[in-house]
Amino acid sequence: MSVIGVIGAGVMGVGVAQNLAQTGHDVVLVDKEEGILREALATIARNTRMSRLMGGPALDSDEVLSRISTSVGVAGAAKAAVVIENVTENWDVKREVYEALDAECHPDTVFVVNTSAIPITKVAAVTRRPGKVIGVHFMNPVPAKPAVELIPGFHTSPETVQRTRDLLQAMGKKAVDVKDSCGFVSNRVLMLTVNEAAYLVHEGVADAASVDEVFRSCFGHPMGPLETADLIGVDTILYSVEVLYEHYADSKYRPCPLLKQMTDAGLHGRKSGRGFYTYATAG
Ligand SMILES: NC(=O)c1ccc[n+]([C@@H]2O[C@H](COP(=O)([O-])OP(=O)(O)OC[C@H]3O[C@@H](n4cnc5c(N)ncnc54)[C@H](O)[C@@H]3O)[C@@H](O)[C@H]2O)c1
Repeated sequence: MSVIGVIGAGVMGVGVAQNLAQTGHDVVLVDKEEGILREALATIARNTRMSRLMGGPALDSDEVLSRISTSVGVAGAAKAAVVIENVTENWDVKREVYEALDAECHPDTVFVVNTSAIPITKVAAVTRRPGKVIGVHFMNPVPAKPAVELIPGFHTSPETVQRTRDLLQAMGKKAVDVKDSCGFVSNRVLMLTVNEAAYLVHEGVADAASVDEVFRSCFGHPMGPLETADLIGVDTILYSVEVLYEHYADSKYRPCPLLKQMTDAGLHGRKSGRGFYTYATAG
């Protein structure tokens, strides 16, 4: 089986790489710095060792890690048959990565876009292979979540859809078919909720714990919106709301200033050790 390129070794790239490796795929994990890749492998080692304890399958950590190689720079993914991209939710960052991938990879390589909100057709347009670009909105944490949104772009070919379905099935994921629209289904709704929950804290209506308590105790949700923000990444929430705001030019997506301040201050949630809540260790 040929190697799968996973670009971006943050919250999502780590989960996608682990999920692929634990389902028997060889992976090359790519980021822009050696230190990030080292930390990513350490996270995967920790998560695979803890898998059983956290309600997942029993995993052989060494075996999973043996299927993952790493590379600084996208040239490391040049031989991949499929690339799953998970870089920062910022159009300039994504555009640069796709232009580089398009130049490095074989014309038959499929590009899977993992984005919270950016339209797939917009990504495909910066490549010379729009038929081979498709969106898969993975959920976090990737190995634990059974389903994804599958989003063909305007030009995505039926063959690309089928190859992606086959890969998702091999990863143990159910695909929910969704049309290409900024934010898709999940984040048209979720980002509004999280942004409005941040406004409640910003305006002093309730503190974060009380906002989340309403959702957990009154609605029976397993997590409140601000716990969810910390899990996703407060910076990623802000960037996603900004993408929605810019795309729809609709004031209902106006980003909460508190999200901006927290992002500037490095309060990015679990991954930085502090967000709406404080965590003993990052990760
Ligand atoms: N966090 C979530 O819950 C979640 C869920 C679904 C989808 N997404 C989407 O997945 C993508 C990644 O999100 P994340 O939460 O993992 O973000 P993150 O900030 O945790 O990680 C992004 C990674 O991309 C890397 N990166 C940036 N520029 C790069 C480049 N030029 N080359 C290689 N690597 C580069 C960064 O160094 C970082 O490690 C985003 O588009 C996000 O919207 C996130």
